[in-house]
Parts: sequence; structure tokens; C-alpha cells
Amino acid sequence: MTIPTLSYHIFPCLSSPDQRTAPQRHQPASKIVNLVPTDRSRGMNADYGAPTELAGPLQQRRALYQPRLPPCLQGATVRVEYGDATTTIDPTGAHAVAQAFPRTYGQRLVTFLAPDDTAGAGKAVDERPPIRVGVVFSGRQSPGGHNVVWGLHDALKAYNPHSILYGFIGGTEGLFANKTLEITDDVLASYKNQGGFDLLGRSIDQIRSSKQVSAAMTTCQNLNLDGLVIVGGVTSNSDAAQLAETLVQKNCKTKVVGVPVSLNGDLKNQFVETTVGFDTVCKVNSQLISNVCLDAISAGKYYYFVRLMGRKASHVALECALQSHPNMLIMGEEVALSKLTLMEVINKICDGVQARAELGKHHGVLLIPEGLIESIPEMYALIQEISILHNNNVPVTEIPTQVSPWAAALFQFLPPFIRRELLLHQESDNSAQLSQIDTEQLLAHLVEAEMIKRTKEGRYKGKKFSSVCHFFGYQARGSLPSNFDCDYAYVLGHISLHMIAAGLTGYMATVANLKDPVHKWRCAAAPLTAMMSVRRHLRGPGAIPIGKPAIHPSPIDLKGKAYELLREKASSFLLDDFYRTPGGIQFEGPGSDAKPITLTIEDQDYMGDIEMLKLYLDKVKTIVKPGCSRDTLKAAISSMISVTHVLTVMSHPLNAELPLYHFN
Ligand SMILES: O=P(O)(O)OC[C@H]1O[C@](O)(CO)[C@@H](O)[C@@H]1O
Repeated sequence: MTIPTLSYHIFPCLSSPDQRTAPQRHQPASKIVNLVPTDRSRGMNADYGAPTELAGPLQQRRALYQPRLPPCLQGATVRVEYGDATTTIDPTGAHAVAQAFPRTYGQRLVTFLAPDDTAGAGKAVDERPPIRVGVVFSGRQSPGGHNVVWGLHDALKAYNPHSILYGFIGGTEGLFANKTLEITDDVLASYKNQGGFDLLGRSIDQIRSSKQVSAAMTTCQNLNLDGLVIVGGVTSNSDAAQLAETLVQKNCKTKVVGVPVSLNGDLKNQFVETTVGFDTVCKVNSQLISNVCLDAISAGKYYYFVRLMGRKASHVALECALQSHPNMLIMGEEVALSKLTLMEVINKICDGVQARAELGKHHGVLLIPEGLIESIPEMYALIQEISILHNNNVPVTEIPTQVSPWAAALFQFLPPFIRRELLLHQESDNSAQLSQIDTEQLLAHLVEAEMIKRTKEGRYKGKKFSSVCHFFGYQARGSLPSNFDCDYAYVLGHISLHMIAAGLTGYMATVANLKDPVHKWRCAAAPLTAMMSVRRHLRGPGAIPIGKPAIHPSPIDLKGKAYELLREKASSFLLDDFYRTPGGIQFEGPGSDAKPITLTIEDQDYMGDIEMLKLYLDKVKTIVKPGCSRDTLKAAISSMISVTHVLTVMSHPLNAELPLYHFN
């Protein structure tokens, strides 16, 4: 059989203030603390009272890392510069957004600069009244979240040492019930640069119903808060916008500020370059993926089917593919765009398996995002029917008999474990529990059946297909955050304070130029309404009714550079086993400042770190001959470094110093 030309649908890859004692985990320094258990369920309580030396050395060392700040945030105050008034990123929805947010729509963009007086101190301390702020983890845990709290605390105390920061215990439920923990240096000590959200915990990720909004407002009033910082992704920030609008309308003084924290990386738009946590989660998963790549090629007898987090968008899967170079990646965006049916997806995978078998390869690695299942049109329609029945309180056992005939037929076709998972109760936003649906197992099951069929029909003559399935989902959410996420979160925490001090409400803290070193980062605030759009056709059974303005997840840009790069390398990575080993997250030394490829690659001017480049170029010289072709050179570079750097090295002026290596 000839090697199939894979369509673009499936890409083989390149690659009252209550009053709680601070919960703490192992202390980083040589401090032994007398810790008091809380009622939260995460594992940290097991360590209460444990001697310091039980804390891991890396954990201790990480707690000592001081996140970097851009110059504008290094003093106690900032200069606030107001820019243009905003509309929305969705021009056709602007009217609807303006109507839904009459008091907070159209606010101006804001940039934060260093104070322009020569002393650089801005206002004197006695001109800065103490500020009272509350912070809540509204979204799902994402590495770096703790540093938002830390950055906010440090900025608040620098602004006026009598300022107070309350953390809401147990996420939004804690906000509604006014369960707080006062954030102090001592409380923070063991959470600096640490993963998870266990300093405060989280619950349902919503502040939406009128009861919830009113409970949140009551808490803000009872605590006499000047500001409330809401940490989370698209859903949490949409809710933040609504809460801000309501508080303005009800003359509540509390300013509401959103911070973009989400491992999914899907809160992305012209104001937000990436979210806190995405970098770490991708690095952790890329390491795991590269491990299974090497395991697969070593054993030579099975395919790994790996599902990654990513509900409406496949950013995690794309980034991990670029970092680890598995054989295939199926992105939800491509499948949705091409309206591929389940069996078409299966056939594409089987074609890839078959092509590899022709080369004597009976192993491989396939990546999918958890949202893939909803991107397949017939599966989406089935999930939506189930969702409607759930919303109508139809008992779960009766749902299969009440869906339409075609949906019932599809349902029956699916293996029992998938049927059970599709019927699970819904997420807080009424969407399906995608993290609980073993789509990778469904695909593996159907691919196996198809390969058996092809064998019987004489179309496939290779070895029996077999698979190993994994969901690399929750594991990474508690990881020690990368330096990038530590810095980014800490900076966003500072910006949040300056937003509140400036009296901004209904805004999100943002940082631009993230691809550059921290001293070049530009700190700003953008109105939440400016990021909203109005969906007339929902892709998933979300709770937000059609037509209601919201901040929506941004899908992969199928015209973007990262995707283009993936396409360019697709066939090679399907067949050549061009696996890459990124290793664990580096916290010090070379690689510790690495940023997400998908963030950096979209910027043509990215040059990377010169020292690093020199190192790479020297290495290249040892493995390819002078005068070799550009492709050989590119392959050599790619085998050592990330895709980002391949492009960087190829186009860097340093090349001029290496005339023998004709880089153009
Ligand atoms: O922690 P929970 O409530 O199971 O949520 C899982 C969901 O959260 C995320 O990890 C982040 O939004 C999704 O990718 C996933 O579907």
C-alpha cells in the first residue's frame, strides 16, 4: 500500500473575616509550624505538624524563588494611563453587550507605567489609604494560582501596610458564605511558587444566579471590601463582568477585577496572550507524552492513545504536540470544521496505523483533547439531546429511551462504558463532563475493530493492532509552576491591586509582550466587556443561553503559525518517529525561561536567548557537515531543541558568523 496523504483533519505531529487559622503545608525554610487542620479534603492536611525536613528539597527551594517584576511594578504605586474607549471583539454583538452591561460597557483601556516623578515613588504613603481586598479561586486549579494571591498581597502591603487581603475559603461557596482567611506573610510562606489551589481551595466555578450574585454582594458589603479579585478562566471572568455590573448598579463600592488563570489556555484574545497555568501543564504533559513515545518505540507493539485537557479548544494538545512530537494529533477544531463523523476519524487513524505498518512500525502515539468528542457532529448532537433531558430533570435511566430515534441508535452503537459516561450529571455550566468521558478508549476500541475488519478483508497485513490508553488530565494541575507561570501570576496579582487602587471595575488584569523577558512586559487592564461576544449557535450545551454576551473560549487559529508548523511536519512525524524529549520542567539554568511554543511562535520577531542559540549552533556543528542542505540542518536542530528555536536559529543574525552552514 502507498503511504496515504493525510488530509489536514488529522495531523501526525511534529512534533466576617473569620477567623481561620492558616492552613499550611511543609515549611520551606527551617521553620517548624504548629498547623491546624481544616475541613478541606486535599492531601496537605496529612502533613500537619510534620517536621520541616519532610518537605522536599525542590519544594523548599522553589518557595525561595522570587518572581520577577517589570519596572513599572517595582514601586508601591504606578502611573495610570487611560487609552481609547472600547467596544467589543465581536462587532455584531456590540449592541447586545452594551445593553447587557449598561454601566460597565465601553470603558477605556488602561496601561500601568512607572510613576513619572524623579523619585519614582508616586503618591506619598499618607496619600494612600489602606485598601481592603478579597480574592477567590473561582476556576479550576491551575499551577501558578497561588502566586496571584502572593503578588496581590505584596502589592497591597507595599501600597499601604495597613491594607488587608482576605482569601475566600472553598472558592465561590466560601465567597457566598463569607468564609475567609486573612492572607499574611506567614500564611503565604508555604504556598509561594507551589502548585494547586489548596491555600484556599475551590468549589463550583460560578457566580451567576441572582442568589449567588446577591450572596457575593452581601459578603463584599459585610467585609467592606474595596475590591474583589476573581481568579479563573472564561466562565469565571464572564461572571466577574456580570458581578461588576450588578455592584455598580446597586451602588456597592467594591470593584471587581478578573485574573486570567486557566490551564486550558483558551482565554486568549487581543488583550490576553495566554493564561496562568497553561505553560506548566503543557510542560508536564509533554514530558509524560515523550516518555510514552520512547516506551512505544522500545516495545514496538502497541499504540498509545492519550487524552489531554482542553474542552472547547485544543491548545494544550497542540502545544504538547509541538513539544513532544507524537505521531498523530486530532484537534477538535479541525474535526468540527470539516464535520468529520466518528467513523471518518477512525478511518483516518487506521490509515495512519496502516501506513506505519508498511514501514514495519507497529507502535505509535496519538494525542486528542478531551473536547474532541463534542467536535464530532453526531456526538455533539447526541450530547445535546442528553443535556436537554438532564435539564428537564428526566431520570438518568430514562434518558436513553427518550432521545430521538437516530440518537438512540448512535447511543446503542457506543460501548457500554461510553454510554455510562455520557449520562453522567452535568458540569456547573450544564455542559457534559468531558473530563469523565474516556474518548481515547472509545477511539482505541473502534480502531481495533476497524483494523480487524481490514485484516479480514485482506486490506491490512500487518501485526494485530493493540493499544494502551491514558488520560493525562488532572496530574498536571498540581504541578510546581514553571518560572514563567510563577512570574506571570505574581505580576497579575500586582496589577490587580493597582486596578482596584485606580477604581477600575469590570476589568481584567493583562500583560502584553509575554514572549519577551519580564523587564519588557507591558502591564495593563482591559474591560471584560471588550472581550465578549454573542454566540448565536452554541457549540456545546452550555448554560449560557444563545445570545447572552460572554467571554468565550478561543479555538486554535487554523491560520496561525503554530498550526501551520504542525501541518508542515505532519507526514514526517507520522512516519519518522521524530520523538522529542523535553524532560521535566527546568527551574534553573538553561531552559528555565522557556515559554510555550504556541505563544512565542506567533511572533515573527522572536529571537530567543542569544546564549542559548550559541550553544545550539555549536552543537549543530558537531553533528552535521559544513555545506549540508537546509533540511538536514533543520532536522539536526530540531532533534535537539524546540520547534520555536528551529525557526529562531534559522533566521537569527548569528548565522552570519557561521558562513559554512548556509542558513538562509
Ligand atoms: O476539576 P473538575 O471539576 O473535574 O473539572 C475538570 C475540567 O476542568 C479543566 O481541567 C479545566 O477547565 C477541564 O479541562 C476539565 O474538563
